[in-house]
Amino acid sequence: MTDANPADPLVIGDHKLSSRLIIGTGGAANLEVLERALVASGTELTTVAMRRADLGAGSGVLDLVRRLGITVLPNTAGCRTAAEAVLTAELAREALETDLVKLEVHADDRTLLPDPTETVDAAAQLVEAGFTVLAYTNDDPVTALRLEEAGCAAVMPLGSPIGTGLGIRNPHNIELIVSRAGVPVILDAGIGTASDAAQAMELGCSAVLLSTAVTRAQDPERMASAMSAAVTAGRLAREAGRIPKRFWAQASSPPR
Ligand SMILES: CC(=O)[C@@H](O)[C@H](O)COP(=O)(O)O
Repeated sequence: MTDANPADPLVIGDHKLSSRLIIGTGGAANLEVLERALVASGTELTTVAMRRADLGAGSGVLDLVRRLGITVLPNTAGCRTAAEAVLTAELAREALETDLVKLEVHADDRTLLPDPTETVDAAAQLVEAGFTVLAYTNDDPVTALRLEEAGCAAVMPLGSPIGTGLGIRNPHNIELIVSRAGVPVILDAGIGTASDAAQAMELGCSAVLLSTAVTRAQDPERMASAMSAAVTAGRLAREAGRIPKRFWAQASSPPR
C-alpha cells in the first residue's frame, strides 16, 4: 500500500505522477537495500546525483531505478556555481534523454545550503535551454518567488539542512511559500521521520523529497512504507481542513 493516487496526480511541467513521495538514492548500504526501499515507498520519481553517478555501462543505481520503471530525476548536487550546474544538467540531458533536472547549487560543504543567487541564475539559463527545472532552495519566500518567476516547474524549499534529520525548522516560511506559489512546492531535505513528512503535506506542500531518513534508517524498507503512509495522511489532513487553534478550552460536547 503506497501513497500513489492516480485521481490526484502531482503535475510538474508536462510530467504527471501518482505518487507524491520522491526518493533520493544517496546513503543506502547497498543496491538490494535501496531496491526494497524504493519499492516500499511507491515512488515514481527518484533523484540521482549526476556528478557522483557513473553514467557508463553497469551504473548500478541508474540501472536499478530504470529496471523498477521509476523516472530518473538527475540532480546537480556538488555544483558550486551556476556555470557548473548548467553544464552538469546538459550532460545529464544528453546521457539520460530527459528534460527534468533537480537544480542544486550548494554554497559550501559544511552546511550544504543552497546559494540563492547562483541558483536563480542557473534556473533562468536552464529554463531558457528547455529544461523542466525543480529548484532546491532555502526556506525563503522571496527566493522561492524569484525561482518561480525564472520559470521553474517546482520549487523545493528545505525543511532543514541535508542529512540533519532536523525536520521543518521554519513551518511558517513553508506556509508563506505555499500561499504564493503557482507551481508545486516540494519539501526537500531535512526530513527525519514520518511525522515530518506528514507535517510538510499538512502545511500545503504538493510533495516531499527525502533521502537520508530512509536510506540510513535501521530498516530502510519499513521507513519507506512509513513515509508513504505519512504523505498520504498529511495530504488527506490538509484537504480535510484542520480545526483552528484556540487559546482557551472549548468543551467538545455542548453543555445541557
Ligand atoms: C537537496 C538534496 O540534496 C536533497 O534532495 C537530499 O538528497 C535529501 O535530503 P535528506 O537526505 O536530508 O532527505
